[in-house]
Amino acid sequence: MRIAIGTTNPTKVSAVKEGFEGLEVSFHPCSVSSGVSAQPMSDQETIQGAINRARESRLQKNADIGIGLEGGVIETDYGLFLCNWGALVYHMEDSPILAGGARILLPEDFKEDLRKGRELGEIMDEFTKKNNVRTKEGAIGIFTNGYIDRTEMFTHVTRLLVGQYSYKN
Ligand SMILES: O=P(O)(O)OP(=O)(O)OP(=O)(O)OC[C@H]1O[C@@H](n2cnc3c(O)ncnc32)[C@H](O)[C@@H]1O
Ligand SMILES: [Mg+2]
Repeated sequence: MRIAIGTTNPTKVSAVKEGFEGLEVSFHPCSVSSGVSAQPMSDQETIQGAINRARESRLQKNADIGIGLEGGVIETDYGLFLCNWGALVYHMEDSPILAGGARILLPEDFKEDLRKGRELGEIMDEFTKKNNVRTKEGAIGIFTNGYIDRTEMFTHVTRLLVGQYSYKN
């Protein structure tokens, strides 16, 4: 089976490869548009981004399955949460399979920067004085002190997608 991945971010690509471990598949990462803002600010928008990535990558790569992974943030009464969503699309099935990832609180003062239109990736680099946190441990890796990094979190999301696909087929 051909698996298209709607990103070239190495963290997400590794996560998808790990998520499909043990299955006979080939992987085809490609850069696609998420079709939503660069920094999604709700579950709704983040889910839509994941679905768009999955659909577009499947078409672009003429694959059996398309996987889309998207990161966002949501404002709640308890603070600003990091949110993560995944979508799996396949032929003969209109509605995508969805799965959510882990959520943790982000520093409150990130809100103002995000409202100004800055992306979390950029804010994280400034906050940590590192380069490309988003393609490495991610915000989740930084704020859990490496206990759970972005690859592990998205691997879990991918396993949830693959497991649901397996249940249905
Ligand atoms: O190349 P793509 O696939 O777009 O990968 P990305 O890192 O930009 O990831 P998303 O578009 O899914 O994430 C939306 C925004 O949130 C940022 N983001 C999300 N989760 C993050 C994390 O764990 N660490 C750092 N930045 C994160 C990311 O950099 C973007 O600015
Ligand atoms: Mg992005």
